[in-house]
Amino acid sequence: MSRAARLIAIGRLKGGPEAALFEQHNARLRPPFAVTELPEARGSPAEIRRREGAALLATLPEAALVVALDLGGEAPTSEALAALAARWEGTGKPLCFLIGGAEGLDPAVLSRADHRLSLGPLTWPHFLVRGLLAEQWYRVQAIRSGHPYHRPWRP
Ligand SMILES: C[S@@+](CC[C@H](N)C(=O)[O-])C[C@H]1O[C@@H](n2cnc3c(N)ncnc32)[C@H](O)[C@@H]1O
Repeated sequence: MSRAARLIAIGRLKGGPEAALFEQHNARLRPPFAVTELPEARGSPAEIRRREGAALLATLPEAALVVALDLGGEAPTSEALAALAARWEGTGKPLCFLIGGAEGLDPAVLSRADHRLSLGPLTWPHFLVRGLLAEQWYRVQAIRSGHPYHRPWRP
């Protein structure tokens, strides 16, 4: 994986265990995620989603391959995610992961997404999702390079 994937997320992660979890895994990525944080919006839940959604879409580079982290998306195995990663990389487009805020992602963002990625049916706090995604992306890199970090054995 040559070019850094971008992680564009709502909210400023100022420290604490969620930041430490993300940093621990992001530092192991080759290359690490290039992170862009966008401020949380104000208003009604629908206004928040719309404003944050507009900001997320405005931050995307041209021709981005957009992967929205979304509970309603596809929940692949780690091996299947590694295969998707190879496919995404093969497009040559800048890969951008989007993580919503407490109110979730606006429908406009989900419509723009090339892929909706679920980390399972449980709802996770958005700051924790950053660390979960960074760990999973490291696992994907380990699978693709044959590194023993990933132990695929299952009963
Ligand atoms: C607290 S959740 C938002 C909950 C909102 N009710 C929804 O359904 O999207 C904040 C963000 O974290 C991410 N997220 C939370 N749980 C997730 C999961 N299981 N899979 C993928 N992304 C998740 C999504 O990007 C979501 O927009």
